[in-house]
Amino acid sequence: MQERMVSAHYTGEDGQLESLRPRNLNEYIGQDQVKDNLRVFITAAKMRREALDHVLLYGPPGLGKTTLAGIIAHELGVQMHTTSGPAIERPGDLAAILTNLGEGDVLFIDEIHRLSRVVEEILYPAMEDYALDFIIGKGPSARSIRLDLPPFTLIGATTRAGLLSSPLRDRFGVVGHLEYYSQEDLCRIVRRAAQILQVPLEPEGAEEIARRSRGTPRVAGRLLKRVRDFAQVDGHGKIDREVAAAALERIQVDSAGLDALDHRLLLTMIDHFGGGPVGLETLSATLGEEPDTIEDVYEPYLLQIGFIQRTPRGRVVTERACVHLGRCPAGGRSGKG
Ligand SMILES: Nc1ncnc2c1ncn2[C@@H]1O[C@H](COP(=O)(O)OP(=O)(O)OP(=O)(O)O)[C@@H](O)[C@H]1O
Ligand SMILES: [Mg+2]
Repeated sequence: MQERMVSAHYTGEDGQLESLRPRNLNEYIGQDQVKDNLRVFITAAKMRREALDHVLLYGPPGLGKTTLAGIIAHELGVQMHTTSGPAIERPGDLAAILTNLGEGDVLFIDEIHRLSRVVEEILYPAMEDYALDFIIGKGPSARSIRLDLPPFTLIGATTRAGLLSSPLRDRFGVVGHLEYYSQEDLCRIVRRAAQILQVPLEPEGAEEIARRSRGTPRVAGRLLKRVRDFAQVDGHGKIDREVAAAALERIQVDSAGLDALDHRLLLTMIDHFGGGPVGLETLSATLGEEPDTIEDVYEPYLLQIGFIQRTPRGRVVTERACVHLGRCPAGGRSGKG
């Protein structure tokens, strides 16, 4: 798969956006419901001088799960230890991390759906009783010993909550579902980022960037940086609507935030499959992309903005997408939109 300007996934270049990460709940824009609940739970935990209950954050890539985990630790005034599901290979790895935690600390496990079963089993007593259970010896002389851990908060992040085993999911007391951001919130995010980067930005310029950011702060930050380049080289340094629109056309991000790959997917469905329904496997073979890539990378945003729908018989392109692209399936639509 080629690198996409509008990819919600982290790329190396995004490292430079680190300075844009909000540090506390007040700086974190949007996601009001999750934020308001967390504010209460954090305050209550601090009043009781207890560790905050374990938190599961889930939602599409680039919406601010890692950022929010950092903010929770910051608001609690504790240390955050970061790892990820695939990085913890053996139970011993996790035991080492857990025994290093300080009282009340946050352990952040990214991509928690990718923990192996054996590692997960270490986690259950750790989450429930703040304890590690070891089996020593083998056969009839084997015995189990228990090691106490300091109270801590596990924050798990995942883009695929459905892949979490139910015993693991049940052990999270707080579950925060992050949603795609509204145009209004994205505008605020773009304006805040421009301020930090010290880029002159007009309100209409911010709107234009926000509209094409696929509801995703990571994309918004990245588009802002590219538009800034065009504004500096071609324009007068200031980002207004014209400069933003022209720059985004140049990097092939259209008015709905779709790039060339989205166009290819939608046009293939329209031109080759009469708008659908078309099965995932067929689509995958035609486009030469893995089914997983189509499901995880292309589809979520297209579903979100109502450009495609999933039906039991496969995917269909909607009327709305046809209007946007100015293209309809020849001979009428075989699917409903
Ligand atoms: N609510 C927000 N307000 C302002 N900026 C935000 C917000 N949420 C995220 N960002 C910005 O978006 C970028 C991506 O956020 P983050 O890395 O936390 O996403 P993520 O959900 O952890 O993604 P992934 O699933 O890829 O791990 C960060 O650079 C951050 O500055
Ligand atoms: Mg993350």
